[in-house]
Amino acid sequence: MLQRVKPLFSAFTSQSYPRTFFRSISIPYRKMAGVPSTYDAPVHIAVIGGTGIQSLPGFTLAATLDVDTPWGKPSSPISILHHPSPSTGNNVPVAFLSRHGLSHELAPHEVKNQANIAALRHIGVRTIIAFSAVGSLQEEVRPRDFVVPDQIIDRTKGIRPFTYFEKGMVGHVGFGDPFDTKLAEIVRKCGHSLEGEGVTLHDKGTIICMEGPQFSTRAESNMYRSWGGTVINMSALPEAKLAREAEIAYQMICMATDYDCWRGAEGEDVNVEMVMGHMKANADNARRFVGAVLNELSKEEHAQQVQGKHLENQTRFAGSMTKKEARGQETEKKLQWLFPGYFD
Ligand SMILES: CSC[C@H]1O[C@H](OP(=O)(O)O)[C@H](O)[C@@H]1O
Ligand SMILES: Nc1ncnc2[nH]cnc12
Repeated sequence: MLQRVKPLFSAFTSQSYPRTFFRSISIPYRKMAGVPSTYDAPVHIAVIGGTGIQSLPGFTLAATLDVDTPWGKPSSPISILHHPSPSTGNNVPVAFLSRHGLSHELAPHEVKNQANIAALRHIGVRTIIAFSAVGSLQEEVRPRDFVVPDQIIDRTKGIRPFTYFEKGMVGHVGFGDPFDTKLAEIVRKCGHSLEGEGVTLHDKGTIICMEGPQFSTRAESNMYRSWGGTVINMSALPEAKLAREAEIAYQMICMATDYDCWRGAEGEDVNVEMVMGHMKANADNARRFVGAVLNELSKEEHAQQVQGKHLENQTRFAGSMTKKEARGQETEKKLQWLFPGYFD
């Protein structure tokens, strides 16, 4: 069923994005004449690009949405890209959002996680593929290898807003498996299909999500290894937690860019040049990986999964603990925007 998106935005959408936006950055999309600032159908799939992936080239740009949410504006405008489904030939809309902003101006602790996830849910997104540049904590995960992680250890410091349930609305969602297990299977299958073409994939792994923005000390890096950490980044949380609260199936694809600093004399410690160098050198593989996942997700057989049917209503129950009369009204209003009808 098609749904007009524009009226939904009206309460929180400011003016359309300035035309100069496209001149200030080089987005290699095939542009449609006069890129619209609204999109008239729900968009179920999103890609969040991280370090080194500020755009997804090769797709047709169908719209650029400047969404405003009760948690503020997202890290970047949301590009709606048309992805031609290889099975049906129909265009499947995919939302793309740049985690650190269009010019990498947001540090990990400044990323607009609440607004990002809220804006994506608001336009219909129920499946997110999130990309991240990570340090490797294990010898066998070499720079440029991909990892589809299945666990996260939280080493953020509580300074990032990490929940939609606060200030008079209490909610607790399960997070035992921080990634969506079915989505993970699809992503792994796609990654393996590219193996031998320059892609090496590790099927599992524990992400240590640290606060940053400074990299770890050697003692910390060794401690994370002793904890069983596979890779380290600064972005998995609270992104994954908020996606879970928002009933969005979420899977991160990690690309190793360095060996952090645990190898000591055996190797150079991580630095930004190293991260960006590997990211740039392997960007084609990263994009091919994402493209393969989008091809697969566009298939009719995954429609229920992509629309997050298995997650529907989880948060309605998880977030209904606080009695109506005791609720913080401001939070209640925000949550009603995010989950229309859930907390009436
Ligand atoms: C530039 S190195 C540290 C930076 O890279 C990763 O970013 P992202 O996860 O968005 O790809 C890491 O999490 C840090 O934010
Ligand atoms: N060594 C590292 N530590 C944290 N985040 C990273 N992103 C890429 N490499 C990293």
